[in-house]
Amino acid sequence: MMQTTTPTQTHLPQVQEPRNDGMPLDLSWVRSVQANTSAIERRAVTLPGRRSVKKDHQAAWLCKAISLMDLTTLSGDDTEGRVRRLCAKARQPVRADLLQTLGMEGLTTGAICVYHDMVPTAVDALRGTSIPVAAVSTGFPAGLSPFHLRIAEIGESVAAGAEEIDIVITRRHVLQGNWQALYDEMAEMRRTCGTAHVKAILATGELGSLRNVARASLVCMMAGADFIKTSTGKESVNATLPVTLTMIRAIRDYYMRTGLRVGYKPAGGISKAKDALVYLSMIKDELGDRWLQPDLFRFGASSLLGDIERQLEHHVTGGYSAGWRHAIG
Ligand SMILES: O=C[C@H](O)COP(=O)(O)O
Repeated sequence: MMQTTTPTQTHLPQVQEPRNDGMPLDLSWVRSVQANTSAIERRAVTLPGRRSVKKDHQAAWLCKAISLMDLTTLSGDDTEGRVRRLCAKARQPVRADLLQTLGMEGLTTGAICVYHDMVPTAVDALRGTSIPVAAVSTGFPAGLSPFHLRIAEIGESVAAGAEEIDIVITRRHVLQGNWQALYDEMAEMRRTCGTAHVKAILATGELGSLRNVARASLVCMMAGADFIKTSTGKESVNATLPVTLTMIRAIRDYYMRTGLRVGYKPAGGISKAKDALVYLSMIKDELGDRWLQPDLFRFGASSLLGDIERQLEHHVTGGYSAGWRHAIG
């Protein structure tokens, strides 16, 4: 159960974390991984009722959620103007007077997430801040362009200033149980990222079973993923609580066996403040406070910030504002 302590916000990990450099593919470990779907689904159903934070504590956790957010725009009609507005929102995600009342001046989002061709615009708009730019590369969202082009796209995103790269895996490798191919693809992408951190998007809604989700999570971590991420936001089913339980338990198992912490990013369809609190509570329960830092947890969300801002305004003023007053995020 989430404690009612006030979380802190920082872009820096509280301890220096060794990066996950991965390990050789251990096929016997991968094939031994199972997922008890009915038990996971039963547990997931109970989670929303377990949230206990109220009032000031709830406001503090919502500010925490903002600090852990990859504020995202991934639309075919993205323009430089839209990306610049989003970056302004990342710099100041909530109205200044509200932040002042909450004692949260200086709060920013965890990152901005854009398509490759918007990286230079976002880097320019975020100059002078410590907010990193994340690029979705590798033929997002299907990830089916020729492999050398996907690798080249990573290189270009890094050269343009992206500090984080969200790659998409080839779902076919998972559906066919071709773990070696998935490992090799992921390892090559990680190498190409260099010092940029890599988030592996599993597109869980297309993987067929929670067992596949668990095995794919493990293989990506073995190949050096810094984060595993649920979805592109473009699948018909995106982030869910059962998928989250499955992936964060894979992260825990990997940590127990290797001592290496891998981050988690639920993405797609998370648009309500109350849902964000459920995710944070789950991470606290299953992985502990260390995973509630921006180097180990992010929400991928294009519309969550607007609802959080409304809830914070209600907390401070006692009234809800109209949705149009929070048009971005
Ligand atoms: O990676 C982030 C997702 O694309 C965002 O999805 P969303 O638009 O459903 O929030």
